[in-house]
Amino acid sequence: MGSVDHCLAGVTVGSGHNINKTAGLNIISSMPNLQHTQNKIVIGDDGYVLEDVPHLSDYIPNLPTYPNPLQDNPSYSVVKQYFVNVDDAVAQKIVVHKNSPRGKHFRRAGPRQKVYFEPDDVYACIVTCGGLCPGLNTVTREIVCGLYHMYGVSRVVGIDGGYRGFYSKNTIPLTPKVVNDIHKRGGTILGTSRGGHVTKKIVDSIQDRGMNQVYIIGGDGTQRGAAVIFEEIRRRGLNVAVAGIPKTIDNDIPVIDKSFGFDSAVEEAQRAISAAHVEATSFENGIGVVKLMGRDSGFIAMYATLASRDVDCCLIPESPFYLEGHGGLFEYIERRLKENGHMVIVIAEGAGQGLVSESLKSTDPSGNKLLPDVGLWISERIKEHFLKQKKMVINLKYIDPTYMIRAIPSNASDNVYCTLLAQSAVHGAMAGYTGFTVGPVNGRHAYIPFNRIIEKQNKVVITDRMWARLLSSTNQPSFLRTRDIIKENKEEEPPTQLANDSTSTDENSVEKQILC
Ligand SMILES: Nc1ncnc2c1ncn2[C@@H]1O[C@H](COP(=O)(O)OP(=O)(O)OP(=O)(O)O)[C@@H](O)[C@H]1O
Ligand SMILES: O=P(O)(O)OC[C@H]1O[C@](O)(CO)[C@@H](O)[C@@H]1O
Ligand SMILES: [Mg+2]
Repeated sequence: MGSVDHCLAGVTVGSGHNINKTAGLNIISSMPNLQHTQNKIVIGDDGYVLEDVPHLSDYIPNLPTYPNPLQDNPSYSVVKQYFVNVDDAVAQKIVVHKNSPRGKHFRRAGPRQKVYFEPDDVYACIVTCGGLCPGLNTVTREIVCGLYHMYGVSRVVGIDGGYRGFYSKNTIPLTPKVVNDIHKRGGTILGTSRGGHVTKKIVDSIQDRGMNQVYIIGGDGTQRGAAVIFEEIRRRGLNVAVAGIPKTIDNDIPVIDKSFGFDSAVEEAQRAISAAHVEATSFENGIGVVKLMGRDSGFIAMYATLASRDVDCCLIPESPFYLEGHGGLFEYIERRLKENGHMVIVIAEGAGQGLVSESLKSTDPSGNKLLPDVGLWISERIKEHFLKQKKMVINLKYIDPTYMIRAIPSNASDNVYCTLLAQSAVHGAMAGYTGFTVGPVNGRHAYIPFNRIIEKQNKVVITDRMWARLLSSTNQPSFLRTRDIIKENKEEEPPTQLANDSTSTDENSVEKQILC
């Protein structure tokens, strides 16, 4: 197979579709949906597709290149094949069938032999946006240290308080010394915020300050903001690399295996579940209710439940439930109390919103819907049903640890993960890639175009095996009434991933809709 590196001659990026044949590959550039986003798609043999990321040389001609300083770095120069091959790509789909097409791929992350920035010319900035998440400081630390120790870049600053800090605050100087200990702290030393994304002001600030590498750490909203910043930078023809690092405690970013901080949060959630279990087992008909984060995706609740084994019922936004009648929650609670004398319920903050009559009908400054407290609501409904209507003794304790699980420092494995993410982002920007989000796809770090990250949210697929594992672990009802199940479309391919199928990015997963 021929080279699929960004520097292939003859790639035309523009409106409509342009197909060029180079070394047996079709390179298609398209801008189908988004007004400005131009997708770089390379098609090879046997159904091979590379969804490539933009490169500075796509819109700035004759950019000089330099040997990667890592080749003289004593720690790295001994590594065989340290530099990523120009052809290396990461497959999105790893479970394949005989004769099935090779499918979609992303450019593999990692250091390249040539870089597009002289270390002395680099002026990098880092911004953290959206809600908190364990590991934010670790990523910040490792971008600073990666730039400094691997590439000899010493001009790095932090943007104070999220996107609005670009145009309303002074920058925060960052050196390896300044960031040395920050990974041991929760939160973000740079500050964060919601709202305040004014593209023109942000890019003016980047341009006026002469910044040429922008590292943007944040969730789906942040990555949308990063995509807009990248488009404006490209429109102005600036030699500025924009790298996104996905952050979300909800694990709702698609394509990547998992977001950083998620494991730490699940681990911390165990403490709340254990407390709920202790309370529940110590009183007659004790019920412990724990509310966990997860606005639209129930991953934290699902994994915390699976990890704990103390949970009798897990309620998530993707799986509608009902309270009264046959197969409903009240019936299940009564049965469980009779069997065990206690029970623990975990509920994600976005679960059952259709049942909660009170609606706040307001949004946060980023436009995210504000949700009424479903934990409180369900606790009241359970008490009303059993204490008042059934005159049954119950002792319900409601625990809301939502902010506690995201304010902690990252655990050991998240720290390693954050380090790899940061280094992958640094390698990509130094190599001149831009307009990308970095993340692991089937265990290998890859550069993923923004449009793939922002086009949809990652959700628990309740017809996948992971949710089935949960149901069989808790023994809770599925809350699916026969009439609610839409028959599976036989023509659609079944899900192909097994172990991590619920977090999978498998586009062929059959996401069956449940009628309510
Ligand atoms: N469509 C968009 N275009 C430009 N900027 C956006 C867009 N959506 C969100 N942003 C900006 O991104 C920042 C973070 O967004 P948001 O508050 O939704 O958090 P997030 O990045 O999704 O993280 P999380 O949901 O995990 O807390 C905000 O400053 C917001 O203004
Ligand atoms: O109260 P805040 O800071 O807006 O954040 C709450 C939201 O942030 C998240 O943790 C996502 O980062 C959601 O789970 C939650 O709904
Ligand atoms: Mg978000």
